[in-house]
Amino acid sequence: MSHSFSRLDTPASEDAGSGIAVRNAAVTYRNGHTALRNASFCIPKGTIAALVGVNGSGKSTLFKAIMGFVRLAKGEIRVLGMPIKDALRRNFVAYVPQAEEVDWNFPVLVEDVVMMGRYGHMGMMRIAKAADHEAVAAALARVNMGEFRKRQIGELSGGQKKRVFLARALAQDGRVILLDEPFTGVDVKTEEQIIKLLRELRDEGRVMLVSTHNLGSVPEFCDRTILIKGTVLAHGPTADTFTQENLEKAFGGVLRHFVLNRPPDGGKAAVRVLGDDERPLILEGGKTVDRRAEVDGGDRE
Ligand SMILES: Nc1ncnc2c1ncn2[C@@H]1O[C@H](COP(=O)(O)OP(=O)(O)OP(=O)(O)O)[C@@H](O)[C@H]1O
Repeated sequence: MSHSFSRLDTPASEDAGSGIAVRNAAVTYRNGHTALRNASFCIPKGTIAALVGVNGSGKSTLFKAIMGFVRLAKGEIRVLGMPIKDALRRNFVAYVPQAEEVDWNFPVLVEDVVMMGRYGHMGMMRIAKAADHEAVAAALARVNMGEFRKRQIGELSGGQKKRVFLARALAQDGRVILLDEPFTGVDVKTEEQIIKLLRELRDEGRVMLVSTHNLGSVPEFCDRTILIKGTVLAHGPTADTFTQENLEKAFGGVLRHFVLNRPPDGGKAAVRVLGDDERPLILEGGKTVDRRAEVDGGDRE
């Protein structure tokens, strides 16, 4: 089948191994506000990368720039070794939106939402062929939403809606998938299903860029991390980037900050928990150790 999720072909180019490459990018909105300046990072293919930063740090702006919705004032973004315009034209970039961006009152069936992912593969008249219907069914099955295909999207739970939009990205056969807050309002079981799916997609050679406030889950499933605050503060393998020092730079006083096991002599604590939401992250000696923390009994700094 043409839409199969087998290993991906590689566009011929000198930097074809690159998934997303951003060089000195700047975005200035029409009101004159520069939301992103001098931003540079690159992620290879077959990667799950976290995009982490406080509210207003420029995560959505970066997504919009990769989607071609906002123009770069400076710099360059390349996707799969090609200019973004070419990657978008070839339907290589898929987007899974935040729930708030979608008008859920719009009467549309689950299967129609997923079929939208096929539009770029259809002709002008948007007439779905057998292969398009097969791609929609396969994508829905992959996120365990097949039985909901005739339901109105507005009737689904938050986690189910997320899975439908993931299915749309799968039906599109996006090689670069941007996920805006995929775990907000999602229960732990669905979060685990989504993470499992993202890992499979990574193993197929796709690139996922995931904006998230769930710091606790980042070391668990993201190979790379990009910390942003108006610019890229740090980027690279999560083990090197997701350090206490970098997180404090990115979040300042915004994080809840716990110190556990404070030594009796009042010296530096061995374990700290940082989080800007309900999920804990534990760092030991400035490095991540495990996400599941026993925060009970910890002193609040
Ligand atoms: N259309 C716009 N016009 C002008 N300024 C904007 C526009 N959209 C966003 N901004 C500003 O750009 C900055 C970055 O916003 P952006 O939406 O990229 O942040 P974010 O990191 O996605 O935040 P959040 O975590 O809240 O989603 C903010 O200061 C915001 O106010």
